[in-house]
Amino acid sequence: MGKRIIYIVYGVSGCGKTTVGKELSKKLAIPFYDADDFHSQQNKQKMATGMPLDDNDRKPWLLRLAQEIGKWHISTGAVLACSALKNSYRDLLESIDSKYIQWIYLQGSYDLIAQRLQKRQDHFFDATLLTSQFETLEKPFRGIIVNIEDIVENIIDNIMMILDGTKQEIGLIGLGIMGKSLAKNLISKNFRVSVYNRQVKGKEVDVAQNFVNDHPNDNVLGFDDIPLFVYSLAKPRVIILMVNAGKAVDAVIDELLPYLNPEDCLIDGGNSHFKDTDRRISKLDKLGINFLGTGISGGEQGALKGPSMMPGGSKSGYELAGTYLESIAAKDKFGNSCCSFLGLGSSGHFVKMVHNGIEYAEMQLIAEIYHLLRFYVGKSPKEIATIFDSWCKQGKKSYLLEITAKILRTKEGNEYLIDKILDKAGQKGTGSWTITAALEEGVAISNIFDAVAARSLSSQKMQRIEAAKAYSLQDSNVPPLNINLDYLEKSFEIANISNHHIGFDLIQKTSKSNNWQLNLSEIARIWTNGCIIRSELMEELSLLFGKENDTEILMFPEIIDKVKPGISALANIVALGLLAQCSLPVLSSTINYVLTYTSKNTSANMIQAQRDFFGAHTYQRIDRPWDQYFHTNWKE
Ligand SMILES: NC(=O)C1=CN([C@@H]2O[C@H](COP(=O)(O)OP(=O)(O)OC[C@H]3O[C@@H](n4cnc5c(N)ncnc54)[C@H](OP(=O)(O)O)[C@@H]3O)[C@@H](O)[C@H]2O)C=CC1
Ligand SMILES: O=C(CO)[C@H](O)[C@H](O)COP(=O)(O)O
Repeated sequence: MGKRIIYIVYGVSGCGKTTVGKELSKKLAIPFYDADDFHSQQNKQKMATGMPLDDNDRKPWLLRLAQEIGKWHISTGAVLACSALKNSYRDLLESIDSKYIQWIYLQGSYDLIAQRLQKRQDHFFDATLLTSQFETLEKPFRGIIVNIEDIVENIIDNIMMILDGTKQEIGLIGLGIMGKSLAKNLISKNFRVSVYNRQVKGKEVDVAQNFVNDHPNDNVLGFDDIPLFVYSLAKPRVIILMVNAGKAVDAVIDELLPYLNPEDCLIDGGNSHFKDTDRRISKLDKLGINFLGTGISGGEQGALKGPSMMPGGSKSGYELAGTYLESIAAKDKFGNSCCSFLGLGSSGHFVKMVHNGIEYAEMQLIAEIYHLLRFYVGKSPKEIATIFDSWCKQGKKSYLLEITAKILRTKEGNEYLIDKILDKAGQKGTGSWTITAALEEGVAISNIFDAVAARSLSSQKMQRIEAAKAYSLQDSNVPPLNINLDYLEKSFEIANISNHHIGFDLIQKTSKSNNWQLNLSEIARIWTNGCIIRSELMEELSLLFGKENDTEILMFPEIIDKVKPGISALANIVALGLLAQCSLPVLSSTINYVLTYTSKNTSANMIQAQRDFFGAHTYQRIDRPWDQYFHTNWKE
């Protein structure tokens, strides 16, 4: 069961605690209690005779109220009207975590209250006690202070307005790996945060409350109840969804909708498919609710210390929520946030999807180079780690290369941990979505395709064991390869450049098709820190795109200078590796891509001839204008 807020309306007798408290409880849809109803009979009689209560009379009464507050806190929440004139009384009432108590002091002058008391009928309190009440009243007042000179309706409006200002600034749903880290990150930036996690009986119980218990000194409230979670947030509300992509996102949105208002802003921070994001935007747009499809990269640690964030969708939503996102994101080397509004529609999630496509290909590239060095060249994991570290020092630093070196040095006892890990790679879909999107856009996505295919083939472990037996290629007596490590380093560099070239090409072309007007330099910049594909290359790309947004990466003169001298080195490595029966999906894909991309004349004339032969699809001619099409009556 989650914990609820207790609103204590306090002040001297006659200030309007009961009236205001009752109205407030109606507004908040929670029960109202009058502290006077919890007095013992003895106390009531004493007051009725005009005798003031002393602290001995009050203590058991306050302790009883404290007990009730504890119960209301874990059930319905409550509004309590109670004089609570002294700080010691207030301390006694704070029997629960003080961040769950909202004190509301009703402030009025002696004359005003005396006037009101004189008009009162059938109340056991004697107006002559007012003086003693004012003498007892202690400062400092806790919580919010509200002037009572106005009519009750306006007092309530005023309280609601102030409460909104003191409510939590941002909500987060889903305290899984990413959600927990993002919530901690928000708290560390001193934002007032509400967190929600569903209860799954016997499995996921009190997740939000446990999170709050782990942060006793922070301004965070925990909920397992959607209406109360939403209610805890200041309007217009900003809510981050960190739940699994797919049905869970729709389910959470549907649960939230009855409690949201126009102008509220939902941020989907998961790896949602961009087409789902488009669908959600159009659904929420009709209700005036802002939606930001926001790619977040950096894994658990990134989310905690500063991820790269790729928001897209509602511009007015970003105006509301951007401050929070920019504050928790990583910083680039100039101290600027690695988060900026990318564009309309699903552009944020699209860019994150391509980020992951690039991530897949870079991971596969590094993995296959490791595999070549380890099993075909004969290097130890430690030696390979040293090679990767040296590449990092020579301008090819990337997060994935750095962590691979660390992985290679990790031992379990005397043995390398990498040797214990089964060679079956998982995937959640963003790689294959990138391929589909590229094919729909007509972008040659070969290296990312081969990286995804490598994961798919890897998952067929039993089949591969059978096939290895049938073909026994790796059993043949091949001596260790003598490869040139400088060539290998160059091959890594070219494959990485080509990988980014293809990814950014896909972003650029899709941006044009959707009129997103994406700024490639800014995308590269927010990828320079916090995300999984951060690298020195990314820094360079941000600068290059800054000069020219429309140029393809392989056509920047600075990139040509790097790639051109290394093409034969890449061909050499791929040829040697393949001859030694080592599969090199991304490296081979790269050499084919680069050779085709840089060929003035390709074999495609034959494809056109074949198409025209069997299907009269027509072809263009090199000796005629290219807007003319021809057909030949080929002879079978
Ligand atoms: N892990 C990573 O490195 C990264 C993940 N992402 C993306 O972030 C999103 C979250 O990932 P991650 O934190 O790893 O996932 P987890 O599985 O660790 O957490 C998922 C969260 O969603 C909640 N949830 C699931 N289904 C529902 C539902 N129907 N209603 C309400 N809540 C639900 C879970 O609640 P419960 O605890 O009750 O199950 C849990 O709090 C995914 O889209 C993922 O692809 C993005 C970048 C990096
Ligand atoms: O988005 C990410 C990093 O940027 C996640 O780590 C992603 O979920 C990894 O994808 P997969 O499980 O398919 O390898």
